[in-house]
Amino acid sequence: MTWTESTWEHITPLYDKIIEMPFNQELMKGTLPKEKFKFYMAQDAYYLGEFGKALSMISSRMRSTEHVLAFSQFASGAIVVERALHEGYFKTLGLPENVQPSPSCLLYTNYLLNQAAYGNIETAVAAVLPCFWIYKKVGDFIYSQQKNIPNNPYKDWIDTYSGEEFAKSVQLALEITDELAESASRSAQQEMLTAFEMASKLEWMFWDSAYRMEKWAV
Ligand SMILES: Cc1ncc(CO)c(N)n1
Repeated sequence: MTWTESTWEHITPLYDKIIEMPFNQELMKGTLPKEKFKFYMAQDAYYLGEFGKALSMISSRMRSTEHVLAFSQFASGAIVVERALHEGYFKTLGLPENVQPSPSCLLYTNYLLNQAAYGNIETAVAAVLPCFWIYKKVGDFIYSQQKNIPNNPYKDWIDTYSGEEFAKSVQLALEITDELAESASRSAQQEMLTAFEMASKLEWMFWDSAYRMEKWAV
């Protein structure tokens, strides 16, 4: 079994919880209140900018030039998606130019930046993998449930994450992670799993915080 296969088995209960979250269930049905999606979008714009920086940093730390190239393309991809969403949803929803990150958003982006800067390289790669893989799984699942939901206002979001272009990036990220895991020690593989699990929990927290429109307590 590859590292990614055994890791997915490990986090399946958490993935099931993510699918059941009200944010994702209501986005799927098109009933998610606009202001919650708007909050999510603004936080996600901040997230994607920081995620792009983390991917760039990982790119610069890679040993093989193939991996340098892949991660710099992932970094550009994150910024391009941010721009595309900016053009679309930002205009229609009237989102602000400068976003103050929520506590959960800041926790998640800083976790990724910290791993990218100071973690072992294979651990840093495992930490960013849920951003690809969980979104792909959630995007595909929601897309598969769209038959009886015409004119879902969240169609562009669903199309982005269930689409072919994103699928290619996810596939490549999975292959690179398995390649790094293969030459890693047992304890390094365990550290990768811990980072993957942590980032997956932070994905859950990001959706939860968006649904609650999380504020700073002070
Ligand atoms: C919080 C979050 N995680 C992952 C993605 C997809 O890269 C996204 N847009 N937002």
